[in-house]
Amino acid sequence: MFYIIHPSHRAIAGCTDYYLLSQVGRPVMADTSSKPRNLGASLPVPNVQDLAARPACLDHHVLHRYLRDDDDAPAALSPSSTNYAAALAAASSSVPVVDLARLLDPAHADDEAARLRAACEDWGFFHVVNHGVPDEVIHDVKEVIKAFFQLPLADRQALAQGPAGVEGYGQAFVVSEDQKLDWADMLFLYTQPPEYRSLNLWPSRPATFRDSLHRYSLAVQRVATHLLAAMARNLGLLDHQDTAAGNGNQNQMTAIAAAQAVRINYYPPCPQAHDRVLGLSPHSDAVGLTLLLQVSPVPGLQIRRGGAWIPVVPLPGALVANVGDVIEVLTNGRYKSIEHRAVVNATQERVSVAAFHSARFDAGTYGPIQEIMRPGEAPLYRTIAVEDYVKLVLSNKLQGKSSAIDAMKINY
Ligand SMILES: O=C(O)CCC(=O)C(=O)O
Ligand SMILES: [Fe+2]
Repeated sequence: MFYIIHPSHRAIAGCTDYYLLSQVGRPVMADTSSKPRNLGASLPVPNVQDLAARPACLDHHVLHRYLRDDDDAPAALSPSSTNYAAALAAASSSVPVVDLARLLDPAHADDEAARLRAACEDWGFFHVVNHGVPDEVIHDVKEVIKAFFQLPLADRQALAQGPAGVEGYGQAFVVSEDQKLDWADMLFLYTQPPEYRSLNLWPSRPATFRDSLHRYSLAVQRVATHLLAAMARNLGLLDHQDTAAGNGNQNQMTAIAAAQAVRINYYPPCPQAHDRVLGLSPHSDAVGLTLLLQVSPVPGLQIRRGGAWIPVVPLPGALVANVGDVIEVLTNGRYKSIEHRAVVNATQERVSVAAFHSARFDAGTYGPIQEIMRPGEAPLYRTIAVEDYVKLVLSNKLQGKSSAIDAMKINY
């Protein structure tokens, strides 16, 4: 789940714009900044880590807001369920693996590019191994994230999302009292380009948090750039001689590595009802390319495939990549943005870090890339300014929709 809308908390806290918060569903763009702002309101919800730590408070009344209907509950995948056979069949061919070192090595690049193409066309999800993010960068970012979630609640709450925003510590959009809640908290931060950062919402404890996240963010952005350049070559947008980092050679695919936000998801264990709550509701990512780091080896990510939910079991040392809605639009549907969700564990917490890549908010348009369209091929999606796409995503979120891509589809 990703919101590319930048909530300018300072402006909102300053109250000049506060009255606009009541206009839920009417996002307003800042005219003085290249960063879009989200002025839609999300309802306050309890801190889940805190709830989970105080089981005595978890009476039915509280838990009720998290309990899913049978069709949506993770238990729908239990061995006795009818979905189970379909899930097993779908999982039997497992999530593909792409080796970035091979992709960058001229001796193996063509083979690996073919694997990447198949992964994008058939799965929309793949593991990335040999991604080049140094071990110590991954180790450090994991450590500071674990340390952040061990801070007392009040210290974490000091970075709370403003009443109207998604950046900071809190939860995804909650638009109605009836909406089922996710069994998770998150810390959502803009990371690239550096001028998009709201450093006041970046933890200052542990003391190395900011530096570790900065180094991780840069290294992961490099992975995104390489993968997008390889996708661009597969689509015929770049020559094979062009180095993956693109020798300055930008195109609509590589441009979607320019902006990055991270969503750090914390899923507490739920011994009371782990098979009836969801850590993260089904959604597709509204961005270009997502790269996910699983901080602990506890599995939880599931993707919808063949009508069933199948698990993506973490591969040690790998990142999980997924095609977002924007890539589906740019490729006119050749690469699919797949719905996914996160389930929670009965006894163990789970932490993940999703790095979402997209174009700069003030840059160009999103729409099917002209150069890849075959003669006579009809565009399946509209072309709109990146800024308008951001508004569209926001207004869809405020209507409680899990994805904005339907609003981009052209109905012939
Ligand atoms: O925690 C996970 O595995 C999934 C996270 C995710 O899908 C997201 O943050 O958009
Ligand atoms: Fe996601």
